[in-house]
Amino acid sequence: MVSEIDHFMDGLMRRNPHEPEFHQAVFEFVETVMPYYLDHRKYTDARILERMTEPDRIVSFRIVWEDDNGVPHANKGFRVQFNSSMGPYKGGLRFDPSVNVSILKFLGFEQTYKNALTRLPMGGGKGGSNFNPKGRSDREIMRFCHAMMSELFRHIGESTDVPAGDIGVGAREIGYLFGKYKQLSNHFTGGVLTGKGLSFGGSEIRKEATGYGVVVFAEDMLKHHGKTMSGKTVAVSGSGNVAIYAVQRAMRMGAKVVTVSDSRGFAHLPNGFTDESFAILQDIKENRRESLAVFAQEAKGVTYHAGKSPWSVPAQVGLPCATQNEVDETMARVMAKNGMECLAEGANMPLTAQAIHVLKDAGVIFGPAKAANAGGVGCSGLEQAQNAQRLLWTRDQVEQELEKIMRSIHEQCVEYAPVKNGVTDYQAGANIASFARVADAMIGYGYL
Ligand SMILES: NC(=O)C1=CN([C@@H]2O[C@H](COP(=O)(O)OP(=O)(O)OC[C@H]3O[C@@H](n4cnc5c(N)ncnc54)[C@H](O)[C@@H]3O)[C@@H](O)[C@H]2O)C=CC1
Ligand SMILES: O=C(O)CCC(=O)C(=O)O
Repeated sequence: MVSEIDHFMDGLMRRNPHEPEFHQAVFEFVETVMPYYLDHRKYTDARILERMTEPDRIVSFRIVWEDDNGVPHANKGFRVQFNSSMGPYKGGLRFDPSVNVSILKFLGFEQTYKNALTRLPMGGGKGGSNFNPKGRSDREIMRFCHAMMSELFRHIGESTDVPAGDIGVGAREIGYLFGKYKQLSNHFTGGVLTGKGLSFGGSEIRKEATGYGVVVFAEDMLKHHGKTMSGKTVAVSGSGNVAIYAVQRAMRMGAKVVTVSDSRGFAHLPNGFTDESFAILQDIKENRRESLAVFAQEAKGVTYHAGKSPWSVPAQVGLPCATQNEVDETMARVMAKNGMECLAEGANMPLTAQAIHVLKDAGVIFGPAKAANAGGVGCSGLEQAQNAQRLLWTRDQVEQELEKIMRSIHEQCVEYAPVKNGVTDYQAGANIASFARVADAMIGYGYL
C-alpha cells in the first residue's frame, strides 16, 4: 500500500512542482483513500485518482487598483475551477499576501470533496488575490473589489462558478463584488455570489454557519463516543468569521472557551468567555477591525501573549479556526499530553500530516476540515436555493436545514470510517465517502 501511495505521489509532485500545500492536501486524501481505490476496479480502470487531482482550469489575471493617494497598484488574481462533476464550481475567495497557485489548488481540491459531503449540487473551486487588505481604508477595499470583478465576471455565473468569502473576504467585500457584477452584467443574479447582505439576497445564518457547524460536528463526534461538549474546556485559534461563531456556539452548549488568537498572538481567558467579553470581541473584530491586543485591554480577565500560539493552554476540545498548517507535530504532542479528547478543524488544513498522525495515535477524536467546516458552504448552498426560489427563509428554517446537513455528513463519515481502539476514523470516513461520490459522477460522464 505504501508503495502505491508513494508511486502516486511521485507522479503528482513531478507534474505539479513547487506546490507544497497542494501536495499535502492530496497526500492526506490519497493516504486514506488508496485501499478503497485499489479494491474497486471501476475506479482503477478509469484512472480516476489521476483525473481528479488535475483541476478543470485555472484562470490568472492582473488587478490594477488605485490607493487613497492616487497611486496605482497591480495584484495577482486567480480562480481555480477544480471540479464541476457535482455542480457549478463553488468556493471562497481569499485576499491575503500569501495567496498563490499552490494554496488555491489545495483549497479547490479540498472544496470539491467537502461540497460533495453536503449532498448539494456544488462542484469545487477557490480563488483570490495576493492583495493585503490589512491597513487599507474602506474606499481602497471597494476599489480593489470593483477592479477584481472587472475581470472575474467573465468566468463566473450562477450555473458556472459561484464564489463566496474566505480569509480577508467577508460580507463587506462580497457586497462590493456583487455590486460590480450587477453593474457589468445588467442582471440581478443573486445566485452568482454567496455571503451577500440580507437586504440583497443573502441568507440568514450564513455569517454564523461555518463556526456553528464546526461545533455541531464536534458535539456529534463526542456524542458518538459517549461524551458531550457541555462542561468541556475549549481552545479556539483565530478570531475571524469562523472562530467568532465557533466561540459563540460552544458557549451556548455549556463549554468554557479559554482562547482566541490572531496572526500576532493569542488571548487567554482562564475563566472562559462571558457574554460581555464575547460582545467586546465581536465589536473589535467585526466593526472596529482592531487587534486582539486591544481586546485584552478592554475585556476583563484576559491576558495577551504576543508571538505565541494558543495550543499550550490545556483543553479537552481544540478548534483550530485560523489558517493552514497552524498546528505542527510538536504542538499536537503538547495537546495530546494536556488531555485533548477531540479536535475539529474549523480552518482548512490547519494540521500538518504529522500532527494528524500524532493526535490519532493518541486516541484523540479527529474531525477533518472537509467534514467539520462544511457548514459554511452548506449554508451557501441554501442561499443559492433561496435565490433560485426568490424567497428568504426564516432563521429557524435555515438553521434546521443546516443542522440536517451537518448530521448527514456525520452519518456518511461513520458509514465509511474504520474504527481503531474504539475511536472512529473520521478522516478516512470523510475522504472515502466523498471520493466515491465524486468518482461515480466522473465515471458517469465518460472519459472527460
Ligand atoms: N469563512 C468561511 O465561511 C469559511 C472559512 N474556512 C476557513 O477558515 C479559516 C478562517 O477563515 P475566516 O474566519 O473566514 O477568515 P477571517 O479573515 O475572518 O479570519 C482569519 C483569522 O485567522 C487569523 N490568521 C490569519 N493568518 C494567520 C496566521 N498566519 N497565523 C495565525 N492566525 C492567522 C486572522 O488573524 C483571523 O483571526 C480559513 O482556513 C478558511 O479557509 C473554512 C470554511 C468556510
Ligand atoms: O461558502 C462558500 O461557497 C465557500 C466556503 C469556503 O470557502 C470553504 O468552505 O472553505
